[in-house]
Amino acid sequence: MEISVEDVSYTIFDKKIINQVSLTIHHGELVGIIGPNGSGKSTLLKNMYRVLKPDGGVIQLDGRSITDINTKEIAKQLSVVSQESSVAFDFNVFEIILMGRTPHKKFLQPDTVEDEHIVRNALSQVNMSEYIDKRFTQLSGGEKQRVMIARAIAQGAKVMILDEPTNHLDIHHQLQVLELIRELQVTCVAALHDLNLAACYCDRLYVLNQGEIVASGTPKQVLTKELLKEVFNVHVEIGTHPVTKKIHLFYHAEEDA
Ligand SMILES: Nc1ncnc2c1ncn2[C@@H]1O[C@H](COP(=O)(O)OP(=O)(O)OP(=O)(O)O)[C@@H](O)[C@H]1O
Repeated sequence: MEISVEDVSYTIFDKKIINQVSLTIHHGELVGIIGPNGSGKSTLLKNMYRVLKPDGGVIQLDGRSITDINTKEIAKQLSVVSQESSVAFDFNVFEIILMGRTPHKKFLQPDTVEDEHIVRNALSQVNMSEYIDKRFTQLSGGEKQRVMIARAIAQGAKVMILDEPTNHLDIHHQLQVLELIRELQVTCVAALHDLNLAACYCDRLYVLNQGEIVASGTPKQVLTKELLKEVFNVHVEIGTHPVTKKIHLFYHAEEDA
């Protein structure tokens, strides 16, 4: 499944937060959205998962505008892991992940053995099996993040939208989550701050600056010294990771150069 954004703009209080953004994430791709704080990454993603309504442009799933698809159908096709993973009630981990199965059910249809199997399997994929009965509100930030990823997996959607999925995670779990997302082979768009992780795991990147896409392409094409200075205001040397052979950024203060 493909998700595309065409000429999307979004304004808050007369300020254009997103300005005529266009991008496409093809079937099975993992695409990173990178950009400095406040560049509009979360706002763009919120438009893509329909929490915000763009004031111009169109967002399509496989060529169908998301405004023409009903909420249940959208929930089957699209899962979201956002930075705000608060829940209204004190559910346990099992119940939270089970909610991911809701779009696949008819009204009041009871949970099945298969649902339970899917939930347990998703939990084990994020290394959280022993947390199944724990209260969600009592988990650490990183544990909550992994539960929300498990819920997205249990949802079985073909498109995943992740807003800073590695936020809160220790380095082991950052790598584990991105490996897992790769293995799932879903169409995935993720806002990422860690540019080396983005370079390692993403097929392509879009760079957002002040609400506009200023560069796109493979990590190697996009992450140039010039762009990093201009957009992120950092000095960088660009090398190759000795194991992954992906490009690797070495940041430094200007006076070190
Ligand atoms: N509800 C709101 N009201 C007013 N301004 C907002 C609102 N939401 C976002 N903004 C502004 O829009 C801009 C983009 O915010 P957004 O959260 O999309 O950026 P971001 O790239 O995700 O940032 P970060 O990397 O810090 O998470 C910021 O200047 C922010 O202050």
